[in-house]
Amino acid sequence: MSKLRVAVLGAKGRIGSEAVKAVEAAEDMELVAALGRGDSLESLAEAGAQVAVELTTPDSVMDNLDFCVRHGIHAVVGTTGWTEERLARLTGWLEQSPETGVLIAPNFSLGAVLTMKFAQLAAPYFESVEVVELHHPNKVDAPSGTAARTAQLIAAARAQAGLGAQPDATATALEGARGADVDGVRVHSVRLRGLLAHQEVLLGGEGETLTVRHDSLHHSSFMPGILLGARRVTAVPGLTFGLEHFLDLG
Ligand SMILES: NC(=O)C1=CN([C@@H]2O[C@H](COP(=O)(O)OP(=O)(O)OC[C@H]3O[C@@H](n4cnc5c(N)ncnc54)[C@H](OP(=O)(O)O)[C@@H]3O)[C@@H](O)[C@H]2O)C=CC1
Ligand SMILES: O=C(O)C1=N[C@H](C(=O)O)C[C@H](O)C1
Repeated sequence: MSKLRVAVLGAKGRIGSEAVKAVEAAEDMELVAALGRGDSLESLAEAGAQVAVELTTPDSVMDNLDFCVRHGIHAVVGTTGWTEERLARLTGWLEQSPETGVLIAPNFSLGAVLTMKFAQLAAPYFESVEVVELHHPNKVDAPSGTAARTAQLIAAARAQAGLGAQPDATATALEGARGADVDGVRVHSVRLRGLLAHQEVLLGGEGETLTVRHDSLHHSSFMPGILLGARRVTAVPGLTFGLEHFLDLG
């Protein structure tokens, strides 16, 4: 059987360099291109890439995806910075290339995907919920894409259950003390040397709290999700947001 022809964009970065090794080690894949900033995207087409693994930066991801979709190259995207406007633009491009698939995964690690699922499940049963994400200090964005997505899922689950605004009597606060407001859910970002990628979802009700915590201790935690995404995305045209759609989570 022929191998899946995979390219990595952002190949010299923290996660991209790990993805290069993972693709090289996968028996059913061939690494056909490994691009850094400034490298020509034309080499993707010349190398016959079927799937591009996009692990660059929020300022580069849209141009890269524009190129991939126009050339019918499927994409597995871990890069953050997704807004409604960006998603709408990408969806428009995909409509012009109806056989191409793009997976955007806010987090490729199984534990993080499950954290989001557990938070969504628990959200209707607790009056209060806040998200704390903790990352290495070289991370360029805050809050993390995972935390933003987690908060959106929690907010949707609360709304569906008919829950109103959370209790919070804060009358005065230093700016930032209560974190960012993502759809009515507070998100707090910690940047600390020694950490990689961690998240806690704190839920509180009368007389009890529930904490869901996930820790990515090494970039290897993201690799099974990236490889799974690359294997599956070629058969799923259009935009898929979230690795959970490629997993059988019940
Ligand atoms: N979804 C997930 O599970 C995960 C997502 N991420 C996300 O992935 C992204 C990258 O993270 P990280 O590896 O830590 O960041 P790094 O800064 O270490 O890596 C990004 C790399 O992309 C390169 N780059 C920038 N623009 C381009 C371009 N146009 N073409 C090719 N390469 C380019 C950068 O080059 P230069 O240094 O010259 O700018 C850099 O080498 C972030 O958005 C992060 O949040 C990270 C881990 C897991
Ligand atoms: O930059 C990182 O490191 C990570 N970025 C992603 C995010 O913003 O959620 C995924 C993971 O948290 C690691």
